[in-house]
Amino acid sequence: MKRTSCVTSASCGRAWHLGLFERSGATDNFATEMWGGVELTNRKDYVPQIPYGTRDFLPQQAHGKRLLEGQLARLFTVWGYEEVVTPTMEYYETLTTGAGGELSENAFKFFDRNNQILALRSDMTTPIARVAAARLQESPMPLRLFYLANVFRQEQAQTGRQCEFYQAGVELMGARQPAADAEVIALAVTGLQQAGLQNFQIGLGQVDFINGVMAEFDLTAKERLLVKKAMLKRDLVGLDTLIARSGLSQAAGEILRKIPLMSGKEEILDQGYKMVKNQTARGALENLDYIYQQLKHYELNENVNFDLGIIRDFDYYTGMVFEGYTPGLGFPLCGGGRYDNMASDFGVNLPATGFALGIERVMLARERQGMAMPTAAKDFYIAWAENKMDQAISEAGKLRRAGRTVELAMASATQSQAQEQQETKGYAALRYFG
Ligand SMILES: N[C@@H](Cc1c[nH]c[nH+]1)C(=O)O
Repeated sequence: MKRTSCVTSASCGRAWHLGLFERSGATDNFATEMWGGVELTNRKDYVPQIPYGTRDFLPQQAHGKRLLEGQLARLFTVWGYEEVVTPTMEYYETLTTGAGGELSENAFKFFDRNNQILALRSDMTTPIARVAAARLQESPMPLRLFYLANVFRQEQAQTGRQCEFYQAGVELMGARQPAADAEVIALAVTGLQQAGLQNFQIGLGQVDFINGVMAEFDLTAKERLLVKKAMLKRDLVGLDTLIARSGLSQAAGEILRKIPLMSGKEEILDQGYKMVKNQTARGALENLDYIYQQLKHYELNENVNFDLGIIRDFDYYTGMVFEGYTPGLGFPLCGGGRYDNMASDFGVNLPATGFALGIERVMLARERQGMAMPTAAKDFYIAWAENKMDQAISEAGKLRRAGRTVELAMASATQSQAQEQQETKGYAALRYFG
């Protein structure tokens, strides 16, 4: 039904109506209705829009989101991570310093009163690196930080990919060891498992593998960038065209064509060693091997595959990179990697690794895997006859203190009306004071 409604008793509700009135210049579009003793005012033909790429979470979805976030927050906490909260907006310069590239280009930008350029955070890794560099340098290292936050990027919106979206993530800072990389991957896998996902895989790559391979070839900086972009999009046709145009030897072209297809278990590392002589690329394979062996100790390697063609779409990665996928969802559930240089852009040497998981994406994947959206408990509906509200209030108090979910009727009702209200609202039981 195309209409909006709100409760007229709230002062903001009145202001809202006034806004509508001023806009429409007419009052006869309003209709007043009574529901459960509450007056509702509707304007029948007006549907206020929300900005492109944003969404509302209705009660059930908001409940599911809250549960998932709570579960992840608990998980991160028991792994020794501490929550940080940063502003929704940052100086644009902070974002360009940390993330640079497309991430800051895609940011929503605006001005403050002093004409400073601000931006809605387009990533949480940069604000966390800023906080770590500016405020937490004296803390014992390594830092283990986590966040639950909304992030904003101007891009083409689609299901599971909005311009405003929610992330749960961790950053492990001040640790150069590959053991730190293994820990964050293990945490990502555990998070997806605890979210109830049945069927997902982590693809694990290393930016130095591709960088090392390309360093051996006679490619211009622009060609290298284009090759990476084609690999990022898994655009094999585009990659072919680039290779043909670049004048690379046949052997070199074959290697580049093969990289996006190199995914699988440990045999992929053997293939990699056979394929390349370059020390940087071989170092990347050793690094991946070490991380994978550690994941075996976590007993979480089953869900992890090597995928040497993974290129994440941010410039800041300097080592291992990973993405989590599940069938039926055309974009990653989570992603992350090592980024050793970001904090030094803020003046501090703090090698780091981390990941973020897309809350809406995990919710969508759960739904597509047939898991029911969790519903909030609705224990008691309490209704009352004329002059009996006092007793109803005190009963509601008792039940609520005992942890039960209780809704208290706002107007008197007969027992049969009360029963109907209880059923319509989906409460398990009715307490009626007559
Ligand atoms: N910020 C990255 C994830 C990440 C966290 N740490 C390292 N990488 C993202 O939004 O995908």
